[in-house]
Amino acid sequence: MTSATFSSSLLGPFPVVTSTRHCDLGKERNKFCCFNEKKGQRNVICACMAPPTRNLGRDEFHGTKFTESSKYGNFSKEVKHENDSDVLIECRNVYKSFGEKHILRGVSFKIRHGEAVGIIGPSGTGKSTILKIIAGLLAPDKGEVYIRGKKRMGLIGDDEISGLRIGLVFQSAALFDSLTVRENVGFLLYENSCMSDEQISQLVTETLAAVGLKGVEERLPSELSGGMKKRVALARSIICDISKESIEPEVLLYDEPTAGLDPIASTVVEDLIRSVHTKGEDASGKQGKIASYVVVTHQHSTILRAVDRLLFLHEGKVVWQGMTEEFTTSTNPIVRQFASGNLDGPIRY
Ligand SMILES: Nc1ncnc2c1ncn2[C@@H]1O[C@H](COP(=O)(O)OP(=O)(O)OP(=O)(O)O)[C@@H](O)[C@H]1O
Repeated sequence: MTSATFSSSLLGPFPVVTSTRHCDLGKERNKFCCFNEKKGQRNVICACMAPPTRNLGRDEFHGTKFTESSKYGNFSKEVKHENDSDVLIECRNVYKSFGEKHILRGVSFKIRHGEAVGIIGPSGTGKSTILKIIAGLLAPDKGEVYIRGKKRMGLIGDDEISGLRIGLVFQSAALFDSLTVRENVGFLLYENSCMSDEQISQLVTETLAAVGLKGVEERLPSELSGGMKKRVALARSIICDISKESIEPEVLLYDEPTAGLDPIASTVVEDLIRSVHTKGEDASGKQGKIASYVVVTHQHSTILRAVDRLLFLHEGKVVWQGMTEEFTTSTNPIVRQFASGNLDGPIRY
């Protein structure tokens, strides 16, 4: 492999994968990736994983019922479920400040097995921040993140790696500029698996085909369009070590996956997000592993096409949640203003 430079511009330096097998990405990677020296292994902290609990089938996903209550009468919705056995991720009263800027001020929500959740809200309200906290790249100042019922302590660490994989697909695609598409997509496997280079290469080709890309394996990221880069990033997030006996389920976090794309390219990505979730199997035919996903987006088409349930973040809190179809019909003044783009209303710029 050649040396790697990393192109994440917005959301931080880590592609969300975890690596334990050393491969020669060159000195440049040290500038961008975080290493853990442990048990003689060199781990690139690019992903987060969490403790195993038990397997949950999609049949166990319970329906969602909403009841409205708030100071405006319909501001936030309380979600009622029969039990929490299907909760994969829970943020409980999470706070986060950057200096004097108090961004998150008590964010609470649950992501259940089988859910396709969108996080929306005005710019700067902390949507990307909450994704990074879930991914374990940022620690909350206060409050807790539970992964399959177990509290995560601070940032993601080696002790937590098993049971649930959490992948973050960056807005910028965050590909290594100096690695080929094949090396980018297979990065985790080259570093971390027992698979041969030939096996990885074959799997990369199959995974790229699954996201609609053929014959681009030897290209560099600079030779791809924005939409292709996003698809390569998606392929990198869904590829996994098929030599393992069992593959842990994964929750994928997408940060503005369709930002900057034309309407048709957006539709392609939106449908891919859906398909890798619902397809039920990976490129090798093993059982599906994308248990749930969370999409931060500003795009109406993405809201309508790629997610089922929405969380509306405003002034540091979840101020509304509901099913996608409730979004456009909601009488909530914040939601109405946001959906219509009206300058008048409770959201101030
Ligand atoms: N590492 C950081 N250091 C300082 N401030 C930060 C950091 N990360 C985020 N912020 C600030 O926190 C606020 C929330 O940022 P975040 O990216 O989470 O917002 P967002 O809701 O995703 O915005 P947008 O919709 O515009 O992408 C912004 O004011 C941002 O400048």
